[in-house]
Amino acid sequence: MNTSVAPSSASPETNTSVSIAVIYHSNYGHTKRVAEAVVIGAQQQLPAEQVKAVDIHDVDWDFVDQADLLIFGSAVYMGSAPAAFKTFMDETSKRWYHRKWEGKWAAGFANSGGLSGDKLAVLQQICLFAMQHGMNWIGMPLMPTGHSENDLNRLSSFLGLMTQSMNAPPEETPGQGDIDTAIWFGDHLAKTIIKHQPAP
Ligand SMILES: Cc1cc2nc3c(=O)[nH]c(=O)nc-3n(C[C@H](O)[C@H](O)[C@H](O)COP(=O)(O)O)c2cc1C
Repeated sequence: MNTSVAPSSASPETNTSVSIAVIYHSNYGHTKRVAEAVVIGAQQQLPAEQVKAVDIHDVDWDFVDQADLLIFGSAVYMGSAPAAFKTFMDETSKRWYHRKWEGKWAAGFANSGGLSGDKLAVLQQICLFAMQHGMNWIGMPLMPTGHSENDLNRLSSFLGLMTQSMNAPPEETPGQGDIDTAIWFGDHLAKTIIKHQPAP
């Protein structure tokens, strides 16, 4: 099964300086693949250099601090974000105290092995983190097209993006429907912040 993420042929025509950081945690590569799909979706609306995937183990803080939208993604470990993701959250404490991210846009995604797998708990954890920072949350408005592997939003998640991976390499799983949903989500988030950017 080939579920590789194909680059979009669409070239962004929007003349805007807004930028997006997709900050993810992934030990085994599945959540990373979802993050890359979200980036591809956002790059359908914005020049490539304005959208970056950021590994939480190697954070480009300058890029993150200037970005208009922070999209946080994590795997699920025993019903919550892994300790490394929580370490990243704690590392933002000075930014939280000084309200450095207040007014930025935020969104989230969670990947795990179970169909539910308690991904909602991680999305809620990420959303609450963004609310603590005073950010503005953007959800996932896409109605499910169905519940098979190739459907969009097949897990019926609305707080953010949910994807599910099997015990197989990240090139094979999550399946095509989840990857297409991640591309859709990135595209939607970019369109949303472009639409709502302040007048010059
Ligand atoms: C310690 C541990 C705990 C996990 N807990 C859950 C869980 O609560 N729910 C679930 O659906 N999957 C759980 N999983 C499966 C991971 O979420 C899944 O393997 C995911 O794809 C890992 O993402 P990554 O490949 O980006 O690291 C767990 C995996 C590990 C190693």
